[in-house]
Amino acid sequence: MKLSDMARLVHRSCALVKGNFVSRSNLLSKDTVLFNHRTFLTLKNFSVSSKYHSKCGLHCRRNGALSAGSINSETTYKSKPSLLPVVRRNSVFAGGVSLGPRVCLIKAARSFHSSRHDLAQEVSKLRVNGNDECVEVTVGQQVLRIPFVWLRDHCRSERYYNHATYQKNPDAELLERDLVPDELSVTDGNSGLRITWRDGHTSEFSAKWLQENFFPGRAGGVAGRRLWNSADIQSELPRVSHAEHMESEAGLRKTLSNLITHGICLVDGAPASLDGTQAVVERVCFVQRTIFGEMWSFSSNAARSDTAYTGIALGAHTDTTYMDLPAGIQVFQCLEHNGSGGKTLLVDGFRAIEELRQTNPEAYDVLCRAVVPHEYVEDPCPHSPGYHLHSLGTVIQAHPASGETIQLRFNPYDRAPLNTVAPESLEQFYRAYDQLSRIIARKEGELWVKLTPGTVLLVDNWRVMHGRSAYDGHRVICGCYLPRDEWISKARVMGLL
Ligand SMILES: C[N+](C)(C)CCCC[C@H](N)C(=O)O
Ligand SMILES: O=C(O)CCC(=O)C(=O)O
Repeated sequence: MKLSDMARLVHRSCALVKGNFVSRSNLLSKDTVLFNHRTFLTLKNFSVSSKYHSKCGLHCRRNGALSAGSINSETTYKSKPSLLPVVRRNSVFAGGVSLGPRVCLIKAARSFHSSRHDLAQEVSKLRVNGNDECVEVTVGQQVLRIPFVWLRDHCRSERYYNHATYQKNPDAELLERDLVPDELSVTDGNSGLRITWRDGHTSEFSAKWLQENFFPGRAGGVAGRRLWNSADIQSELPRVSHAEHMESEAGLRKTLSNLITHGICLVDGAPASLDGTQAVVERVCFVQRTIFGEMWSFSSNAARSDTAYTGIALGAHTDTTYMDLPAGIQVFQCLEHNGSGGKTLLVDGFRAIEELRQTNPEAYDVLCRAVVPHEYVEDPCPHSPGYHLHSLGTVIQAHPASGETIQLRFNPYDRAPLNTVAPESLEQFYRAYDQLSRIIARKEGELWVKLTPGTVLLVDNWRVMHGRSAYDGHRVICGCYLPRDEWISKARVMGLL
């Protein structure tokens, strides 16, 4: 069946079914019923002859037999107009229905055919479950079971939300309210949901908004990420010209997209200076001040209490792991080098995490849970008032709802005494850390670049690790950190996340 035929059919289809399940008898007493996954199983158990589909389905009487198929927008349902169900007319058609206890409303979405909206963003079905606690909204392929308390808490009407400031007007009585809707309906050509509550208040939500904001929501950037080994990226490094980056929105967008997709971006043709580097990064956001100041430069002069200020090689790591919120982006430009070595190493930490998750899920879990302290200790000296920073964080941070990787905190140089893992779990922790370290150290993951004056390198310090080979000669690297919240905010404002 074509979508337009399906639309006519669906337009006329609905049913009110009592009880949590559509029982065999009341199912058979209906001419037509739209049903959910559980009902489908019921059907199957009753071995109704039908075209079985594991998703939401349409079920109709057909020459005395029952048939079933998906009403999913992608499905081409093989049926003929003559097989259209005889639709049972009842109050549901009027647009809304009063819900009593243990009454299950199953209402068809209308006008599949007339939609100019993206089908994937339509509320294609609404269903209220038996215990009256949640509404089931199907958006494209996704079924969201949204508790009424959440919907009421997220009501965007003027009463509960200030659209001028984008802030909530908190509802202190939320839990005292009768959180059962009187009426539910689909609005605006299936793109939204309207709830009229028992106290008369009305809330409206667009399907798109529900999809983006209800559990698990979006961790952000995940869809656009491309995990890499060096071979995937070395022939065509993510880059943008200084002129594009500085002068056009499109250029800046490209810089940020590269950071979201690959976790790195080179800006070519920049002035080989601290100020020139600052101008590049300030297109993105303000510089993050840390114990190293705002814009900094370093060489092998042992000015600070860190191996970075030597010519020694450094394995892949992320920076500022000793801060509760590690720096968001690491920026480097090589201003001078008249010696050998000193190549920059880059490793995609999210690719390493993904590899660990797949090959050793137990180790992955351990590193998501075990809190690993990091620290930066520096005695007072002419360059420093003295510092002792100390942080508690996990090596891997995953999104609490979706499980998507959000952050890698990995710096074996800056680990503080491990007093956060119980003695009996130590062996398991060390094994897991070792597994990840070995994946990170694999040659195929290592991207080596020799930075030269005029190229600014931006690295997502929550994802991509950096390091360097040992060097000699005079080498000056300048750069800064950019705060995580602000660069991500810029990407959101530009519509990239
Ligand atoms: C970049 N800059 C040379 C200023 C500081 C380097 C600090 C390196 C330190 N181990 C850390 O992880 O933060
Ligand atoms: O010297 C370099 O190229 C990198 C130094 C480094 O790893 C750091 O500053 O964290």
